[in-house]
Amino acid sequence: MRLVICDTANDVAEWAAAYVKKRILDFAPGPDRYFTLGLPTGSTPLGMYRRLIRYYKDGELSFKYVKTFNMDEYVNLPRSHEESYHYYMFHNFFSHIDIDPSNAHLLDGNAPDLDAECQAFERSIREAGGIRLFIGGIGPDGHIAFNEPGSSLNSRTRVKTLAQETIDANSRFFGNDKSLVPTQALTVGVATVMDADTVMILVTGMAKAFALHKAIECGINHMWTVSAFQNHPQAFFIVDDDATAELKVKTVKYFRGLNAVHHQLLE
Ligand SMILES: N[C@@H]1[C@@H](O)[C@H](O)[C@@H](COP(=O)(O)O)O[C@@H]1O
Repeated sequence: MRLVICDTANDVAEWAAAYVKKRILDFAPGPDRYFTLGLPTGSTPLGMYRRLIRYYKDGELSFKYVKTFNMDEYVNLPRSHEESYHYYMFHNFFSHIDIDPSNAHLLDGNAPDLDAECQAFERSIREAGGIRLFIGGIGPDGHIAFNEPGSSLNSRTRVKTLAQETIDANSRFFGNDKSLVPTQALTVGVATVMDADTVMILVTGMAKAFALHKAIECGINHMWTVSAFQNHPQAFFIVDDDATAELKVKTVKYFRGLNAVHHQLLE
């Protein structure tokens, strides 16, 4: 595992976007060779999306031959709802870049058969040749996508009922009215993300500090599903200084000392 410690949330966004750009450019995608990217929503990745849009607008990066797969979506929230992850992705990213919308895969939380929808999503990831780079965020309870505490670490895409902590955390997007937050979501499983060649998890702010400690300094545990990535051969956590508040000084010193090595990954 790599832990890249940046000073600020803005530096996390810059680092993550530079890494995505490098991976896509190094891959040299084309009509017979699509780069596959797993994507998150939430407030954490917004800066990264803004930077990627800037790369596109400056002619430094194209998404023409990129296929994306989003991690999750609420159940029973219309696509046009401003808090649906469909809306988020088109509003904050896809509408501003040259991706073909048919290559932007999102789970449909309004599908008549939700189980079939989840199976079809797994199938389309397989048909695309798997995911090269899966980017994720975490909840304060250490969930990845919507894999709430207690989710199987071997889980695949499925319907999940949200934990109260997630409903509380996400109510800020629904006018602080918890009753308006959907209670279920479709989510990729922990194993779906584990299958990706590289996993990059963005963690910013003090509210995620305890989850980061559980993720990297304690054992693998299904109550903190992001800890599963200790077993991934190429997992990165890109974090800001605030997110390290619950880590041991020794851990922080060691990984800060590796920053120059990590920087080479962007060159
Ligand atoms: N399902 C999403 C997660 O995929 C995301 O990582 C998390 C954190 O969001 P934020 O970045 O806004 O803290 O929110 C939701 O629960």
